[in-house]
Amino acid sequence: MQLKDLLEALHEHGLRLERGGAEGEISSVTQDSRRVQPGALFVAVRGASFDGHVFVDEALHKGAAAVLVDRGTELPSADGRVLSVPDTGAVLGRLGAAFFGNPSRELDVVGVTGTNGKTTVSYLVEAIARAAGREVGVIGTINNRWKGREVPTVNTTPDGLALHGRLREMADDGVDLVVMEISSHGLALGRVDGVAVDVGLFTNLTRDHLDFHQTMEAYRDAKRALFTRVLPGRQKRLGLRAVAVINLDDDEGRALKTLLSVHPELEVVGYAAEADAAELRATRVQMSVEGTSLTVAGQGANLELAVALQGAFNVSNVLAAVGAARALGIPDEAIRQGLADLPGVRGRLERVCGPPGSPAVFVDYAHTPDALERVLETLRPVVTGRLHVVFGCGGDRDRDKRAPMGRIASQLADRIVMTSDNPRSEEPLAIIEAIAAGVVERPGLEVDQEVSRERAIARAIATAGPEDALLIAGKGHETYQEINGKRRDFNDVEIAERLLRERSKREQQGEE
Ligand SMILES: CC(=O)N[C@H]1[C@@H](OP(=O)(O)OP(=O)(O)OC[C@H]2O[C@@H](n3ccc(=O)[nH]c3=O)[C@H](O)[C@@H]2O)O[C@H](CO)[C@@H](O)[C@@H]1O[C@H](C)C(=O)N[C@@H](C)C(=O)N[C@H](CCC(=O)O)C(=O)O
Ligand SMILES: Nc1ncnc2c1ncn2[C@@H]1O[C@H](COP(=O)(O)OP(=O)(O)OP(=O)(O)O)[C@@H](O)[C@H]1O
Ligand SMILES: N[C@H](CCC[C@H](N)C(=O)O)C(=O)O
Ligand SMILES: [Mg+2]
Repeated sequence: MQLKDLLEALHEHGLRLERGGAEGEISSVTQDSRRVQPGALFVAVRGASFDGHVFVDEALHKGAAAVLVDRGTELPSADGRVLSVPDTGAVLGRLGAAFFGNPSRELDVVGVTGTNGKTTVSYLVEAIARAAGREVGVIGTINNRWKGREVPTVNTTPDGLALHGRLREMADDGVDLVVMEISSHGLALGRVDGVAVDVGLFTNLTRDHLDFHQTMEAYRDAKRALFTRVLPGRQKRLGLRAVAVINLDDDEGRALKTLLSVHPELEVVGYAAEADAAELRATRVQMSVEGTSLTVAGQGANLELAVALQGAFNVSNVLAAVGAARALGIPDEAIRQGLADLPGVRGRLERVCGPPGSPAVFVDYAHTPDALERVLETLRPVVTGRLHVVFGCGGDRDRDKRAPMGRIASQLADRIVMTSDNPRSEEPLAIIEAIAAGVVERPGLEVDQEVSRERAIARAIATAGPEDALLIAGKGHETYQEINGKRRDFNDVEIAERLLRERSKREQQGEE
């Protein structure tokens, strides 16, 4: 891209030339000095561990065509062109959109936000879109995937440069629809600025991430920004109307619907598994160990569906996906087929295979009080024996969710083993103590703790009977555990599988 075009595109966002001429080309753009190639624009961003401004000299020495800094910072001593904006971190989304030629405008984009259910809904919409013959890309917690490729990711919602770069790759590879999870961090930090969203979807709002947002109001406002900030900026190739698909069983969903009624250009589709007045409602819900069947009523249709997911919360997720699919103009038959094709979602109530006589073991990503409550409530009625739960809470994250999670587990399970999630830089035992502070003792409840997650799972599996169920919560699909800043391989599903085999072997030897 020509530098002068970039300067023009971002003029209204405060981009100015501080030193050097406006002629010449920018061949790539990065915020990581380690990735600077000759001709690149290096953007210095202040982060949690580093201030990117200390790397501007290094970037110029490596041949960067220009560096972009916060206005007012000292100019680098190395020769080279310098650009400035008031806040580099806040402009990444706009910069990415301009540099990569606004790829979201070439794509239909479904953006999913909410505390829980984003990943699940994105899988549901992906499966439906596939069945409809759409070329679909997904950007989310588990990975980025499109056209048979799977790329691992660090963040659920990548930073503005990475995000627009990925959208550009997808568009160039022939993707026509992208489903993306939009985290509250992504919204608050402007990572999705410049993304034109056609269908914005809101699942629910309960407590999480207050380490970052501080208050529930700030967290809520970040989520609201998906609808008030992203949608009005759309400009699409297919002329899709913008639609907000909103969960009306949720207090914030109802508030959002009222707020959005002042935007006549936005069509609001409410869905509800419980509330009556919604455009899409679930009726005739039947749950079994294989999954859930339901009829979705509304918008002039009665759609009979079956999906291999359990739990009332997944009825809500299915409604959300149906709302998005219909907004995209996907026929009902493809909706039915897509949901029927989905085998399940990795690490979301994923049943762990065990030899005959094993307790039923499930791995789930519940890492908020609301999710833990819903998952335990889902398992409770299907367990004939006792319900065990092994879980912890992440370190360096919202501390005030720990005690509520302890309380919920103690109220809904028969045996709890508190353990480590990803302690990160925190003392594992201190996190467990914070969870234990919420535990409410009652007759019949067994409370145990074990810092080592593997030993905690082993203990639960060794003591669970064949009629019992065990929920291993919090890490879902994750393939690592981060302790003391170091990541080592760790996979709840693989560990539980091995421990179930060992348990069965021990029992067979005992019988001989
Ligand atoms: C708190 C936070 O959001 N941190 C994000 C931030 O990292 P950071 O602030 O630690 O960055 P840093 O390491 O201090 O570096 C600052 C700058 O110096 C640069 N640098 C650094 C070293 C060097 O040698 N050269 C150099 O240029 C870096 O590239 C960066 O631009 O910028 C990184 C690059 O964009 C992100 O990957 C990182 O997310 C971290 C991994 C993270 O854990 N974020 C969580 C809180 C998060 O965002 N989660 C949400 C929600 C998840 C959900 O609920 O689903 C998400 O969307 O992922
Ligand atoms: N609609 C829902 N309401 C409440 N809890 C849910 C819902 N859907 C899923 N869950 C629970 O939340 C957990 C996380 O679900 P999922 O990964 O779909 O959400 P997410 O919003 O993508 O989470 P994250 O922000 O951590 O990526 C699931 O494992 C399940 O326990
Ligand atoms: N997106 C969430 C994931 C939490 C998963 C849990 N295993 C943890 O590490 O706390 C977060 O970054 O807060
Ligand atoms: Mg997710």
